[in-house]
Amino acid sequence: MTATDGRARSGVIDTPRGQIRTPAFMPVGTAATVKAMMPESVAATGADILLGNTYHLMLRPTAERIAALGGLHKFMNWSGPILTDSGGFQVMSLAELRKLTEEGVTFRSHIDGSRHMLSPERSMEIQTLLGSDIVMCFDECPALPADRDRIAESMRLSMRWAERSKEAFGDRPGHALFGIQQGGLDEDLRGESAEALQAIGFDGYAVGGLAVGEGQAAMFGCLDYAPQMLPADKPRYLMGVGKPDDIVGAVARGIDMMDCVLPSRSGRTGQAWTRRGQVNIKNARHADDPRPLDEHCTCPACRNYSRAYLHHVFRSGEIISSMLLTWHNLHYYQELMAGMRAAIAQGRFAAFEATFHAQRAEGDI
Ligand SMILES: Nc1ccc2nc(N)nc(O)c2c1
Ligand SMILES: [Zn+2]
Repeated sequence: MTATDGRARSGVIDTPRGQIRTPAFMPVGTAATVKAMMPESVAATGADILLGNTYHLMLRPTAERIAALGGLHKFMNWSGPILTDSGGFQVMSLAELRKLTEEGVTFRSHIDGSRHMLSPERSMEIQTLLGSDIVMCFDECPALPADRDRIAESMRLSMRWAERSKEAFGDRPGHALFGIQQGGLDEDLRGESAEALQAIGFDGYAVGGLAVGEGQAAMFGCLDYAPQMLPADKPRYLMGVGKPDDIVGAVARGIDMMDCVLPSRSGRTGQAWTRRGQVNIKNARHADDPRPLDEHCTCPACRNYSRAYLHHVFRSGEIISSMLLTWHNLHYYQELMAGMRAAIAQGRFAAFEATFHAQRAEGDI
């Protein structure tokens, strides 16, 4: 940890494959690619680490095939750190015919209907085969809204699975295992989960079970207490977040790492995120606009192309449209993280946050 400012923290996570500057945003590389981006372009946006998914890679091309080819870093030509999610969350949101027991989850692939199983032990095996630098415990993330008993039962199952994940992970120097706090929006259950995870002991701690439809106010309400229940001297990772204002609010509440498909996914649908707000480039009013998306942005899309051009290539369904908007969005997200890291280091995070909100116009700009 290099600096704190209020509850916000800045720091560096050292890994054998490079440093991660925090607060950090991780682009999502679900199927061994950050969609529409070359790895060198992802690096050029300033990303230090990216995220991969156990669920997708175990189905296709399989973890065994990636291991036989030298591991995920070599396979996807990304030499920096990779964090992999453990699969439980994706099974619940993507797979069919799921059956959940104490042992784990059996399910059918959403790709070809083939039968598969995930358990703490199998998830650890897959993430080890992939060569992941930061491994996530195998957990269950209950869909909200859910009653307290269901959330308590699910959290306690996840804590038993955290124990089994740690056991199966073993002692692997240079590799980290992160525990995942559950407990929905219930402060007591979140506290019970935090205590259970600390008793087991992890290299980092994630706040799971959020960004599942609860809305920003409820999420921030939980973040007003949940991160502080986790060890202050370890990385705190908020999973699946989020929009730029979610990210700023989460960093203000003590979060160090985040990941979200939003910048890449919305880039492919023509949705640009800028310091002044959102631009839907498909909107007809951009058809003759010679200005860049954001005149202050230094990304290739803003340096070399007009809104009129971006509008045209989106309207014509040209592949370059996804490339340019994804690059811009990931670049903007990294600029936001770099701005927060500098503001925290200089003790001016509150001013940064105020300026961030003052600059943003509502609606389409
Ligand atoms: N919103 C999210 C996103 C990803 C998650 N992954 C895991 N393993 N657990 C959760 O609770 C998640 C929540
Ligand atoms: Zn740009």
